[in-house]
This record gives sequence, structure tokens and C-alpha cells, in this order.
Amino acid sequence: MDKLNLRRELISARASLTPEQLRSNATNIRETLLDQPWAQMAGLVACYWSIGTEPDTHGLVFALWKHGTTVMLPVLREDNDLDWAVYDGPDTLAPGRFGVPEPVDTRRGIDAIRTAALVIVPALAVDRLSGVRLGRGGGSYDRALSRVGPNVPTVALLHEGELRDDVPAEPHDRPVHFAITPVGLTSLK
Ligand SMILES: Nc1nc2c(c(=O)[nH]1)N(C=O)[C@@H](CNc1ccc(C(=O)N[C@@H](CCC(=O)O)C(=O)O)cc1)CN2
Ligand SMILES: Nc1ncnc2c1ncn2[C@@H]1O[C@H](COP(=O)(O)OP(=O)(O)OP(=O)(O)O)[C@@H](O)[C@H]1O
Repeated sequence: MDKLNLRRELISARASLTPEQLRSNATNIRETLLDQPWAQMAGLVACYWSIGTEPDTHGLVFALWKHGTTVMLPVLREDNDLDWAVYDGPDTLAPGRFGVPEPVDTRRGIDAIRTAALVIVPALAVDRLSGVRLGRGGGSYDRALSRVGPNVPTVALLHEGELRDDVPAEPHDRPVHFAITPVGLTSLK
């Protein structure tokens, strides 16, 4: 299946998740992530502020922040590349392009992601063999992940059934090291 049709299929499957399923998925994913030593040790984490039916990260971002971890969130630029700004509590976000809440804090630039000790990314699906992810199609995370060093763990958060063996890969696609679903953690590559 091509990327466009696979995206459509995955978005419509997400639309059928109930609020209870979304809540329980978020809890399981958060607990799995926070159980990882490399997550507990990371002082600076790049994450995303979930919208709609994405695996919910609000509780995760809040827990990391409460724990004293610095959390950077993406700020979408006009060219679809990602700038980064620090989360400083629930009252410090404002809607950006496409209505995604973004930190109002100072922008640290597109290279700020190079300083993260852990990178958590959104995805509609991840290939269980290659670790290649399917995103929204803007190429934002392909660019952002190309700046991340090879020893920094990268992890995509998924709902059940989104770790697949049929994700189309193009040369610019950047694989992730781990996927977390409500069932647990999978190491990739
Ligand atoms: N939570 C979150 N933040 C993110 C991303 C993401 O995928 N998820 N991005 C990842 O690159 C960047 C923002 N890019 C985005 C691109 C398109 C749409 C969007 O809502 N597009 C369609 C809706 C499609 C859908 O429902 O899935 C629209 O505008 O209607 C949102 C964010 C940075 N921040
Ligand atoms: N490093 C890059 N610089 C500029 N454009 C890029 C880069 N990487 C990918 N793109 C462009 O982004 C577009 C979308 O790519 P693709 O369909 O693979 O997105 P995606 O991986 O699903 O989305 P995302 O990376 O935002 O999650 C493609 O047209 C591609 O040419």
C-alpha cells in the first residue's frame, strides 16, 4: 500500500478508538516509557504535545516536567521544519499552525534537538523490521531525526496494530530505535 492510502487507513482506525481506550493506552505507554533507565536518566527530552487521537503525551510530558526533566516540544515552521521550545507547565502552550499547542517560550532553533538525550516522536505506524516510521507527510520529523546522533534513543509512540511489516520506506525516511505500544516496548533495527 502506498503512504497516502496507508495514512488514510491508520487515521480512520484511530478514529474508532473510544475515549476509554485512548486513556488506557496513554497510561500504559507512559508507564512503559518511564520504566526505561534511559528515560529516567535523560535530563533533556524532546517530546511532542499530542492532538486528537494520537497516543496521548500530556500526562507523560507533565510527569517528566514534574520530575525535573527539561522537555522540549516542536514548533512547526513555515517550511515544515521543526523549531524547539521548552515546556514550562500547562499554562505555557498556545495554538500554532494546524492548531497544535506549542510552547510560548523562546525558540531554541532547529538544531536544539541535537542536545536532547532522548527523542520521543509521533507516528501513524512504524515498520517492525526497519524501524521506519510513517508520519503526517510533511517530512518534519525526517528532517529533525536526521540531526539526532546515533547513540541517542529515539522512540515512537503507537496504538495497537500500528507496529507493522508493510510501511513503505524512502531514502529520506529516518528509522527509530524503539516503538512503544500499549502492550510494551519493542527494540527495532
Ligand atoms: N502532536 C503533534 N505535534 C506535532 C506533529 C505531530 O504529528 N503531532 N508534527 C509532525 O510533523 C508537527 C506538526 N505538524 C502537523 C501537520 C499536520 C497536522 C494536521 O492536523 N493535519 C490535518 C489533520 C490530519 C489528521 O487528522 O491527522 C489538518 O490540518 O486537518 C498537524 C500537525 C510538529 N508537532
Ligand atoms: N531532509 C529533508 N529536507 C527537506 N525535505 C524533506 C526531507 N526529508 C523529507 N523531506 C520531504 O518531506 C516530504 C514528506 O515525506 P514523508 O512522506 O516521508 O513524510 P513522513 O515521514 O510521513 O512525515 P514526517 O517526517 O513529518 O513525520 C517528502 O516530499 C520529502 O521530500
